Amino acid sequence: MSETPHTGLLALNCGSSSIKFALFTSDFERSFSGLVEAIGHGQTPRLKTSDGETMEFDSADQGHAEVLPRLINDIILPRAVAITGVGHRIVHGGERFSAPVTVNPEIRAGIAELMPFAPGHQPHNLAGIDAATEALPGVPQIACFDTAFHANVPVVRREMPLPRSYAQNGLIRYGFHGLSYEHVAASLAGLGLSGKRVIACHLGNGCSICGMIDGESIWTSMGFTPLDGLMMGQRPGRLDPGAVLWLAEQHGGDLAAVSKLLYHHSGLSGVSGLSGDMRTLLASDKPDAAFAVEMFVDRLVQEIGAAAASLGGVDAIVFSGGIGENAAPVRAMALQKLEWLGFSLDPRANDARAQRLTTAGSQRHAFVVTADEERIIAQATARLLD
Ligand SMILES: Nc1ncnc2c1ncn2[C@@H]1O[C@H](COP(=O)(O)OP(=O)(O)O)[C@@H](O)[C@H]1O
Ligand SMILES: CC(=O)OP(=O)(O)O
Ligand SMILES: [Mg+2]
Repeated sequence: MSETPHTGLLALNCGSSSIKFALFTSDFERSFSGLVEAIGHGQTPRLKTSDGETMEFDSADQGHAEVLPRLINDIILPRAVAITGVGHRIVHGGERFSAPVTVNPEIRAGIAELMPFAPGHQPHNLAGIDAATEALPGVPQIACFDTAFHANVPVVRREMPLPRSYAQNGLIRYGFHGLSYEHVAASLAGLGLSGKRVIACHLGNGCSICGMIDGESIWTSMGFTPLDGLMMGQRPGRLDPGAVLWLAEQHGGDLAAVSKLLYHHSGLSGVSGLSGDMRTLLASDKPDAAFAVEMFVDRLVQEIGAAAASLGGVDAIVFSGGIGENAAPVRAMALQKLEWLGFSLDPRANDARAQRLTTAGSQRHAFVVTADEERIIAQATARLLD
């Protein structure tokens, strides 16, 4: 454990299978941070902190709601004094929330109402609010929404080809991973990409793509729920809606069973029959593991094509998230398939995880930006506390 207690803001990022957390000083220095990964999906959650502590939680059945109080009380609070605000990633903001807000019981209820539209995330986000409220009574809790970044996507892309009355009732494409994309957008000037057409690929356990012009979202691969778009760790991504209807019939109308299949047993995990974890698949010599990775890359390249068409061309690609930052073979396979779009892979830069992955002579460039949803959450929290 580090010697000095840390003051300031706490950011909690509860994802589908992980909890990322960070304490920030008032000038947004990350003073202590960490990650609990492998939550749910029958695994034993593991903690890693920035000061080198590692820990396994007790048993395989520990979900976010069980992990969070222990994480806050035993790991974070002993390192912290005077936390002035806690910021939370909330995956679904629906039509109501398009900017960060301070949580009160009525706002909490509004967030809870959106549970059916992100059942693999929203309960974990609420568990974060509840655990932090309990551990830090009286400290403001700020909700920051993944959907907010996409609020200005053109309406012709926000709506779906259904009778428009459905859109009026909220059945639109919201898009997610917005806090990560906001951080990518803030990094573009440093990469010389101000004003450019950028395809940002957030490849974590959940995966999506955002097409941006000058840092504004104008297209995204996720839709009404975080099931759409790319193939993910446990989710299939884009599917023929007829397949979903057929599955519902096959399960005798048991929609909970179909939901479980689509949110927890599909994607890399379902296809490989081995794991939803890209590290495990890349290390495996099983043919089904290689097949799942091949399908992941194929889907990625298809959606990049859709993003490029929506942007009217592309100037750069940015990779982020656990896979985007670390899975060099996945980036290499994708960029090789995108040579026709003007991306010329530099294999050494890619293997070394350099910031730029393409050769000096490449017509267009690809970059890695480390995801930092926590920083965006801390900055929004500070703004609301002011
Ligand atoms: N060194 C690595 N090589 C390949 N994949 C990795 C590596 N490190 C992390 N990943 C993958 O990143 C994914 C998790 O991404 P992350 O962004 O941490 O998830 P979350 O969406 O839960 O925040 C997993 O598939 C994991 O296997
Ligand atoms: C929206 C989403 O898929 O989030 P995560 O990457 O945390 O699963
Ligand atoms: Mg993520």
